Amino acid sequence: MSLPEKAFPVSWDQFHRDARALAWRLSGLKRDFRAIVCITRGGLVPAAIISRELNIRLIETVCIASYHDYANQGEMMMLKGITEALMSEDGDGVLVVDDLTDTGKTAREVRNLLPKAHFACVYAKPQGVPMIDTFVTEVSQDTWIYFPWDMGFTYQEPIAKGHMG
Ligand SMILES: O=P(O)(O)OC[C@H]1O[C@H](OP(=O)(O)OP(=O)(O)O)[C@H](O)[C@@H]1O
Ligand code: HPA
Ligand SMILES: [Mg+2]
Repeated sequence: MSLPEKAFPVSWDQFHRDARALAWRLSGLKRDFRAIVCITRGGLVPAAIISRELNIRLIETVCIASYHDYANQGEMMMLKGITEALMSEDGDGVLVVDDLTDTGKTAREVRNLLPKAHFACVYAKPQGVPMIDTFVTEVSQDTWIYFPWDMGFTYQEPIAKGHMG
């Protein structure tokens, strides 16, 4: 996979606002979700914000990793699945939360387990959009999203010097 051309850095403040915007959208559905299933690790942060906003107290994880180094997707590894109780009724009434969908492969893997669940993520790239029911912001496929938990403060070259982003 070639490296993404554009950078979309997200601060903690912006992520909190965008995750809260996702919660507003979900509240507009007027549904009583019986549980959140968050796709670790990236889904942990929006799941915490959404569970607070929508007062959903039952939180389960599905542990999947596929990007083993920066921007390169490798083999999909499911380290932990979902309890039988939540897989009942094909996951109807379950809210699945992740930070983003990129190729859509992670969401597809979880949809195979919970076909009737509602899938939500904060950010989406076009290839992943068909796998997601509700999201907030779409960025182009050639953009890499930099999350605040992966970042530190560093010097930035001026844009005029050709630095990306
Ligand atoms: O739509 P896809 O192309 O499948 O990519 C999206 C997934 O990739 C990232 O997770 P990652 O596998 O890097 O693990 P992490 O959440 O532990 O960082 C991200 O958090 C999504 O879960
Ligand atoms: O754009 C991204 N940013 C961070 N993690 C990711 N995992 C897949 N795509 C991305
Ligand atoms: Mg993830």
